[in-house]
Formats: sequence, C-alpha cells, structure tokens
Amino acid sequence: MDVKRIPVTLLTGFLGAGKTTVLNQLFQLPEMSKALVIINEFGSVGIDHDLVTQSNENDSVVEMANGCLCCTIKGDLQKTLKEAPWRFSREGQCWFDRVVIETTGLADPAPIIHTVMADDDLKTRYKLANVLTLVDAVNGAATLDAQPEAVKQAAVADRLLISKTDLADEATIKTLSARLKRLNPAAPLQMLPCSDGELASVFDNSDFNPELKSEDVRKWLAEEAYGDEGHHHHHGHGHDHHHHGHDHHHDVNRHDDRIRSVCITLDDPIPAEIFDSWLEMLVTFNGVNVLRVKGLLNLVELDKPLVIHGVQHIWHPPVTLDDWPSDDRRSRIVFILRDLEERDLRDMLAFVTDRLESSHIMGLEDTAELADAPAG
Ligand SMILES: Nc1nc2c(ncn2[C@@H]2O[C@H](COP(=O)(O)OP(=O)(O)OP(=O)(O)O)[C@@H](O)[C@H]2O)c(=O)[nH]1
Repeated sequence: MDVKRIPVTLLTGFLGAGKTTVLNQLFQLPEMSKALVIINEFGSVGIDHDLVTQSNENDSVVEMANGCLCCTIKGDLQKTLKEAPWRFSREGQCWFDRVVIETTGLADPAPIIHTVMADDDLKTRYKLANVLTLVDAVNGAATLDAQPEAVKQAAVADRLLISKTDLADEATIKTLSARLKRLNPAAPLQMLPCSDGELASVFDNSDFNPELKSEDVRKWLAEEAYGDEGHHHHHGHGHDHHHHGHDHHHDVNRHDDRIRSVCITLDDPIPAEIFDSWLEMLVTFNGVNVLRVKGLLNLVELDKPLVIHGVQHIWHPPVTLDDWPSDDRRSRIVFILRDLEERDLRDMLAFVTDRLESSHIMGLEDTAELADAPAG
C-alpha cells in the first residue's frame, strides 16, 4: 500500500536559513525530477517563487502566500494536497511522485506534520517521508535562544542541515552542532554548502516516525491532535491566538503579532544611492527589528534585476540575474519586521529620497547626515 502513497518532504528552518537555496540545489537531483513543490510565504506578495530556478517543468512549483501553513492557511494545505493529483495533472494524469513543502521561516512544524499524517484523506494518498531542517551557522544560536519555533523546527527534524558553514568559524559550528545534538540526538547533521551527491542523502529516510522523536516532539504532536478534536490548546510562548479572516475561520494565527511581513513594490526603477541610504537608515535605527529582507530590484544603474538578501544583521552579496523571472519589472522588497509598519518604511524612503534629491539640486555630495531622520 505504501508503494502508492506519495512521499512528502517538509523543508523548514528559520527566516533566511537557506531553504530556497537548498531547494534550488535539490532541483538538480534526479530524485526531484517529478516533484511537486509547495512554497509557503508569510506575506501577501511572495518572491521565492521567482527565485526558485527549476530544472524540471515550470508548473511544478505552487505558491501559497498570505498566511502561514502552520496556522492561518493550514486548511488550504489540506485542500491543496487533496486536490493536487487532478488540479496539477498533466494530460489528465497525476505526474508527481514526490511532494516537497517549503515552510515559512516562522512556521511551527508540528501542525503541518499533524495535517499530513492525521487527515483521513491525506494519509491514504501521502506519507510524511522526512523533515529537513536548516539551521544557519551564523545566526543559529541566537535564533534558538529567541525563537521557540526555531527550536521546534530543529527538534522534529529527521536531518539537520547546518547552512552557511563557509561564513562561520569552526568553534561556532562546533558549539552549534553540540547544541543541536542535544536537542535532537537522532538526526544526522549535514554541513552546507555541500556537493549534490552529499545532499542526495537527505532522501534516505523514507518514513517520518514520531515514536523515534524526543518526548517534547511527541507532546507537541499530541497537542495538535488534541486541538483538532476541538479543545483549546495553548502553546505558551507568546503566540497570539485570534481568529483570522472569514476564509480561514477554522484556523488560528499562531504568530507573535508584533512580527509582520511588509512588501514594498516600486513601479519605477530606483537609484542605487537612494535604495542603499534607505536600507542603511532602516538598519541604523531599527536593526534589531529587521528579521529578514529579500528583494528583487530594478535599479536605475542596472539593466538586469538584482536580488538582495538580508538575514538579521548579515547582508549576503547581491546577485544579478540574467533576466527578469516574469514580465513584472517592478522592484519588490519583502521585509519581515518586528514592531514596524509599512508606513515607517515609506516615511524613511520619502525622507532619504527628498534628502538626496535636494542635496543633488544644491550640488552637495555629502549626504551622510541622517541625524534628524524620522524614527521608525
Ligand atoms: N555563504 C552562504 N550563503 C548562503 C548559504 N545558504 C544560503 N545562503 C544565502 O542566504 C540568503 C538567504 O537564503 P534563502 O535560501 O533565500 O533563505 P530562506 O530560508 O529560503 O529564506 P526565507 O524563505 O525568507 O525564510 C541568500 O543570500 C543565500 O544566498 C550558505 O550555505 N552559504
């Protein structure tokens, strides 16, 4: 019977840990040639879809935006998986033999695991094969201290992938590895970056088995089952439980409501100087509240799109793409922020734009003085 069940891999890890990067590498493997990939983004406008470079058919990536699979759109995941064999069929046939779900960085994995394993319809068609969790070598320790969802992500993993080992020193990697071993002794550790061959081993596990997990993990999963029976359950780490929009009345928002996603779309190309000053101002005044920035930029100075990534205090080198992923040539920048709103970002952008434009009109070059900037 298992032969007919489609294996589902859950790819999780905190914001910016490298999930999309690993997904792009996984696409190079033969095991992924017939994989349906479901990407979940926290905000209403996602750009991951555009950043996934697929080696297989273009319609193999499904985007689920504007909510988190673990809470507000948990019901949508059930629906998507149930309908997938015919909704994404090719010539009337279900073509995929594997599903990979990339969660948002803020996702609590327990309800997603429970959804795949416990729903009567889903469990006859799919089986949860494995959970892969990325932990960023640079930010990992601080993230585990501050974010309970990151601890859960690491604890449920069948395999832990430590990313960005090229950016961290040996002692940091060793300490983080030891911490992860304590949190999840059974999960093998894989250092990233690694070769395609080494990465292929992530598909070795073929059956997620809660019985082999720690007592905490079994408890979290049991809480999900209890919650499904209509009982109230509390997660006890500041997650806010309020009912969301009418479409999702059955689901709840589990996230700290101080954290939000803001997407700024700019219709016209932006001068690099303005963009840089804007980000510099945001980071100078509000750095600790900027959890993640990712953007596809249309800069005045470049005739190609530029991808930027900020992960907490780390700015990864920007990458120029050969071409725009779609006809949409607007700059789109997604921010995951704590205690900041779209208005704050727009105020800062207006401020730096005014400031730089007037200094150019006056022929001044020195624009560094931002001391009287609006507080974010
Ligand atoms: N140097 C280095 N950079 C990496 C590595 N893995 C990912 N990155 C960079 O980290 C940044 C974020 O990577 P993503 O793959 O977008 O991370 P993500 O987990 O998908 O991000 P979210 O979906 O926003 O949570 C990008 O600039 C990547 O190039 C790594 O192993 N080494």
